[in-house]
Amino acid sequence: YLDTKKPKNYPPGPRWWPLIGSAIEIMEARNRTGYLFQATAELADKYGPVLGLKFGRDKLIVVYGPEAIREFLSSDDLAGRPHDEFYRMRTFGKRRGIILVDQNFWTEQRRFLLRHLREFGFGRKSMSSMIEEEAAHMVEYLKETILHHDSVVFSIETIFNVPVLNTLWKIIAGIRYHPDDERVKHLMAIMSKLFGTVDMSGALFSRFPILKYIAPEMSGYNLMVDMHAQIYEVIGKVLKEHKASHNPNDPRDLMDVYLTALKSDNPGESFSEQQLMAVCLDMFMAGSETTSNTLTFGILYLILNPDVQAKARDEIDKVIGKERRPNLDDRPHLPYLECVVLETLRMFTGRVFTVPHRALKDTYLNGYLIPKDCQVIANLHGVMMRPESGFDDPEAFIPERFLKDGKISLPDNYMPFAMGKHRCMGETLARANVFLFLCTMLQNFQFSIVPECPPDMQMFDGVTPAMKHFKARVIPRS
Ligand code: HEM
Repeated sequence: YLDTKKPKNYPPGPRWWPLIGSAIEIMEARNRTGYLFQATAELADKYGPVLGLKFGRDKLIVVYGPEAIREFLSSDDLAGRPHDEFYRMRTFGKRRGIILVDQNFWTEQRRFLLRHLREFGFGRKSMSSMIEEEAAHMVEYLKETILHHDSVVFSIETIFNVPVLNTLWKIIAGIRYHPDDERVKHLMAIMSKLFGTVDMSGALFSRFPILKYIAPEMSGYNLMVDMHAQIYEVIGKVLKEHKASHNPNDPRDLMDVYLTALKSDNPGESFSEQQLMAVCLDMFMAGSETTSNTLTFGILYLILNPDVQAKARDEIDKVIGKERRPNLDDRPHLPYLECVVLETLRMFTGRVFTVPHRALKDTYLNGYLIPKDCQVIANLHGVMMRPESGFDDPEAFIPERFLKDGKISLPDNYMPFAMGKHRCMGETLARANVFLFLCTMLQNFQFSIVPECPPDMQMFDGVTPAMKHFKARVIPRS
């Protein structure tokens, strides 16, 4: 605990103090810039692209800049996942006891999931119709709310939550919720609160375990326990129903396929009911907030850039018209809208960092020693949003930047879903969701700023820095 001595050739970074490690300089930079991702960018300017930090008892490396990030994400030695308190609880919850997810387990689970997700939703046809349906429900819901008015002001930061969650839950467990379902709204609210309390460097109670006992509320520990208890209750109930009605010859969703694998003669070492619940939880945490926040950002940039909104709408009117539902086959014919999606993902602050990785053994990155079990995260924001990123005028929303001679072309530094062994598993679904929801919204509504309440560009810092309250006027198109 009191060892503040850096290992030889550990990456440079702020001075380590007893107990608190590098916290002082980090906090100063965070207070100055407002966000952890900006603080680490500032410190990387000072110390270099591989930043050596220490919090409490844990060492943490932040990687910054395209070359170092590419080296990091391609490294097998750095492809572990953390097994500190925060991530262990994330996986199995307090009530279930703590079981570590072995690295080999994740490889097997990931392979299985990617293969079977395709059958229930990542295959283009089924994915398209499922999202189309959800987007149509959303249009209906908004139109009902607007009925008898010319327009209505909506709080945009929450309207996509339930429809996006539905696309995910349908694939996993065949469930969908009504947008006003109090239970799911409550669940999403707890998750947002939790994501605002912890950040990608982990929870405070992981770094300083004593906080679990002396400050369970402030450190986010109570929220964490509460959220896991509630999500596991929901998943546990659905699992019980699936087990009771399971027919291996008629799989309805991912949960059914997983149960079939579990009952097979040789399911693989990593398969268990607990692991299935963990997988559902991971999908919920990784897929719902990120996608709905991206859509919120999309609407934000469309109201801040009415010319972009008009251009995308014109393209939709020309290609699809106002009657037919958009589907994923329209994508190649709507290159401008596709560029709006790509630009939204580039500027989306919710994925400023990767999920933390862990060094599986002592290894080297950019010539520096990364000791075994050290956590490593990449600051993806810098790769796409800083002046040295290679994107012209990176702070401006310019969808055309991806169009070259009418064709979409992505620069090497474009990596909103990261790269390598842990590249996002939900990229296909996320991109399809953002595309079809935006397309359907623009086909049916016009969005504009509410002058008395313009968007506050400040965000909540946290795991996925998200917009503060943000309203838009929604006008149905005749
Ligand atoms: C716009 C939405 C999304 C963005 C920007 C995003 C971005 C990311 C990023 C940056 C990572 C970290 C990769 C790393 O640590 O190296 C990641 C991992 C992951 N994402 Fe997404 N994601 C999104 C939506 C989704 C969805 C919809 C799902 C679920 C189907 C999902 C499931 C996952 C999983 C399971 C991982 C961990 C992969 C692994 O460790 O092997 N994500 N995502």
